[in-house]
Parts: sequence; structure tokens; C-alpha cells
Amino acid sequence: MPRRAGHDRPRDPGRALLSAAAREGRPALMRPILLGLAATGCGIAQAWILATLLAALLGLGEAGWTELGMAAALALLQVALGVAQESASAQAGEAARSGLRRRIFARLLAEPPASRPAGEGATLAVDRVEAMDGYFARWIPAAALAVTAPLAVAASAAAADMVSGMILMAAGLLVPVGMAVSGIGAAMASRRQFDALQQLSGRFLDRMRGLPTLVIFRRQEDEARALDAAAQELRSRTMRVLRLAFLSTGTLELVAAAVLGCLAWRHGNLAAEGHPAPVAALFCLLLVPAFFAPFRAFSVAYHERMSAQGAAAALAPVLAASTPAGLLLEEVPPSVTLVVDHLTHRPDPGRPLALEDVSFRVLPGETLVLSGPSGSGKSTLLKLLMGFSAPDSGRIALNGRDALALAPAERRRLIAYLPQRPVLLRASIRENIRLSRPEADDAAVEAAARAAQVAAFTDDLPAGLDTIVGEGGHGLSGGQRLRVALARAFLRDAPLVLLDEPTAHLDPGTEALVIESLRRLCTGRTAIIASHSAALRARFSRVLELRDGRVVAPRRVATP
Ligand SMILES: Nc1ncnc2c1ncn2[C@@H]1O[C@H](COP(=O)(O)OP(=O)(O)OP(=O)(O)O)[C@@H](O)[C@H]1O
Repeated sequence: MPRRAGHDRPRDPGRALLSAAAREGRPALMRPILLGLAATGCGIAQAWILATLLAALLGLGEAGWTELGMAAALALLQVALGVAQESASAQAGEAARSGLRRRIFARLLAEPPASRPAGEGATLAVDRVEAMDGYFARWIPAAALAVTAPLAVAASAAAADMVSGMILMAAGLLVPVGMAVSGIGAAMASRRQFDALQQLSGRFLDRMRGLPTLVIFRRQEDEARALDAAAQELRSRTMRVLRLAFLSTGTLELVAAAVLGCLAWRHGNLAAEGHPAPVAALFCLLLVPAFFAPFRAFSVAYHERMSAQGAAAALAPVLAASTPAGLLLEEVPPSVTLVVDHLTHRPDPGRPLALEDVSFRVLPGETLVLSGPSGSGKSTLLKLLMGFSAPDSGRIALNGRDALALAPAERRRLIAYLPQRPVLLRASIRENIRLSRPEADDAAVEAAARAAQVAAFTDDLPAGLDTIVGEGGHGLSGGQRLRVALARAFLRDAPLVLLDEPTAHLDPGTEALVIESLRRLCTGRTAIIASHSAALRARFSRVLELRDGRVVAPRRVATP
């Protein structure tokens, strides 16, 4: 079909995202604009009353307590309107950001696990969305008011004195030209400053994470010097943005001073011959600050637009990605028959196959122990079952359906997974366990903690399960972290259980207790446990031995 010129030209996705969000938040955005216009109206009325009072002081008219009272009341009203406008702006910004953040979160959660680095997801959902605040809270109201409020002021001036109104109108047309010229430079400098800031924060986060390693290798001083250089770079770029911003403000002040000069010259000349309308003259002079105030707010908010556009360009592709669809298994809760058929996978093209022609079947109620030396492919197999990546060839079927065709949310519903290096969040042990089933009550969490032998060490802690652990499980030993993560699998109550080294780092006594709990967990479910532990292998009947990614010999051992 021929494309129509102009109408369906592809739009910048970042700008399209900002416009769509602004359209959605229009009712909330209208409030600060209307309040700003009301404040401008108030300022115009106040200027008229002040002009009357000043004229009376100069003996050019009459005014009394009524005018003075009205001026005070209008000043108070203007302050109240200003406060209301600030709060409405903040609310509009908050509403727009929370809507965007919800959508971004939903998209990120719908993505296959590990499809993007965790830090990137966090930056998208937190920093990038935060960078939008000024756009909605300040830029949009300021841009709307920069067009409407000066018009209202100039029209009021024209009503009092046509020539003064025309002078203001002419200045109003000049201001955007001056601001555009200095604004283009400021926009480019601001973009460069944004890049420098991003590089510095990325580098800082990375080095903070690796601080213990840097200290061990005595690299901390070199890294501190590199960070210092990056900070200096950011400082010089920030100064450049500020210089250009001052230039833009300077242009505005220059035009304002010229307008004031023109008005003073006109009314001074008229006054020399006895001014026909002294109140109108003072009114026009007093209107000058009110005329330029919206332009000043616009100029201050300009850089907000720049940072929002940068953030929107990063968010737009995430929001535009289609939601992964897929099959759902009918049975709720289902029991799962897992079939792995001739699975072959090479995670790195430059290295040997991690899995080669692996086939097996696990029925509901069965537990398969994956055994084999380090690097034999156990974790790779579990990750493929989790859908972290697609196999190069072969098939994984759950109840006869291709696992790849399942909706990601459905796969998560079916599987309880313990990774080899589980992640604990900075929260209480109880909250960390409850992550796997947020609706679980305290009794269920405590039962899971007992089953995973978490209670064995939390019982000795003053705050018990409510003990706060640091980021990444800081403050717990390797074995304790693992048991907290294992408790999640107990709480999960999923039909398919995949556990990667669930008894690593445990002493033989605790290991024996955990294995007993695992037997209870796996009863009636479909389970695969990757483990080096001889004690664990001995307690389950089916063992699949892997070596260099290939099945060595499936064997059955008698259940003790
Ligand atoms: N993302 C990856 N990129 C490149 N190579 C990988 C990747 N993941 C796994 N491998 C390689 O695949 C092979 C199998 O690794 P895998 O982690 O599955 O072994 P494992 O049996 O779980 O070992 P361990 O018992 O030490 O956990 C190894 O040679 C590993 O280096």
C-alpha cells in the first residue's frame, strides 16, 4: 500500500512514548496548568490594584483601605494558588511515573529470566522512570503556561494601553528565538552530561560490588584514580551545561530589560505632557515581571525534557516488545510428566557442547538425581528446563506439550527452582522465604523454614525468622543462605521441583536432615536434583550420571 506523506511517517518511539503518557495523564496535567493560569489572572488583578495605589501615592488618583485590603487578599490568594500548583504538578508527575513503572515492571517480569542483566532492569524501572518526573511535573505545565500566560498578560496590557500590549507581544515572539538558539547548545551539552553521569554511576556500582576483590589485588588506588577522572569529566560537562543555561537565562533577562526600557520610555514621554492614563501606565510596567515569569519557568524546565527524552528512548523498546504468549496446562494444580528428548546445547559457540543428546523421562512422584563431575552439564540442563535459554536441538515436553510453547508465567507456576547461587534480598529471612509465595501465611513460612532446616539456626538468633539479612544474604553462611532459598522451594508447592545442589556447604548432620525434608518435598511431585552428594544419591532411587554433557548410564538403586 502506498504510504501517505506526512501522516504515517514513523515517529521517534521515545517521543511517541512521552506523548502517549502525557495523553493518558491529561486530566492530572490540566490541574497545574489551570492553577497556573488562575495565579496569572490573580497577578494581573494585583498589578492593577497596586497601580491604583501607586497612582494615589503620587497624587494621580484616589485609592483607600479597600484597595489595600484587596491587594493583600490577592497576594495571599496568589501564594495559595502557587502552593496548590506545586502540589498538583508533583501529583501529576507521580501519577505518570507510577503508571509507567507498573508497565515497565510487567514487561520485565514477562521477559524470560536472565534475558537482560539485573542492573539494567533496575536502571530501567527505577532511574529511567525517575528521570521522567520533571517532564510531567514541570516541563508540560511550564510549556503550556509559557504559551498561554504571557498571552493573557499581553492582552490585559493591550486593554489598558494598546502600544504597551504590542511591545509585550513583540517581546513574546522574540523570546522563543533567543531561547531556541541557546537551548540547542544546552540540549547537546545536557545529553553529553547525561552520558557521562551514566558512565560514572555504572563504573561506581561495578567497582563497589568488586571492592573486596580490588582490595585483595591492591587495585583500589588505581580504581579510585579512574573514578576521580570520570568524576572530573562529569564536573566539566556539568559546568558547561550550567554555562549554557546561564546564557539562556541571560537572553531572557536582556529581553525583559529591553521591554521595561521601551515601556518606561513610552510612558515617560507621555507623562512629560501629563499622562492621560497614569494607572494604565503603572499597570503595564508592573505587568512586565508577570509576563516573563512563565518564560523563566519554561527555561528552567527545558533540561527536564532532555533527560526525559533520553530515558524514554531507553524505555520505548521495552514497552513496545510484544507480550510473550503461550500455552497453559489445563489441570490446576497439574501433575507434570517431564520428557527430555535428544537434548543438545552449546551455550558458547567457541566451546564444546555442554549437553549432547540427553534423553530421559520423569513421571509424577519420581525423583531423578543428576550426578556427574563439575562441568558435566547438570546446571545447564536445569537452566534449559527453566527456560532460561532454548536448546540448540531436541525437545523438552511437559505433559506432552513443548515446554518452549508454554507461557513464561505458566512455566513459573509449575516449577519450584533452587539455583546453585540463590539470591537473597536485603530483608528479613521470613520475607526472603515468602518471596516464592507472597500470599503464604506465617504458619506456612515457618513450616517451610523448619523443613529446610532454617529454623535450626534462626532459633538461636534474637529476632529469629525476622532477622534482617544484608544484600546477597550478607550475614549468613553459604549453607544458611542455601537453606533459606531451599525453604522457598518448600513453600512454593509446585508440581515440578528442580534443585541445583540443595545440600552444598552443609555439614553431614544438617545434610542428613535436609535430605529427609527433600524426600518429603519430592513425594508426589516430579523432581530433579543435581547433586555431587553421595548421601543424597543414596537416598533416591533414580540417578542419571552425566559426563561431558552426555548420559553415562542411567541406573536405579534400591531405596533404603
Ligand atoms: N553460559 C555459558 N557460557 C559458556 N559456557 C557455559 C555456559 N554455561 C555452562 N557452560 C559450560 O558448560 C559446561 C557445563 O556446565 P554446568 O554448569 O552445566 O556444569 P555442572 O555439571 O553444573 O557443574 P558444577 O557441578 O560445577 O555446577 C561447562 O563446561 C561450562 O563451562
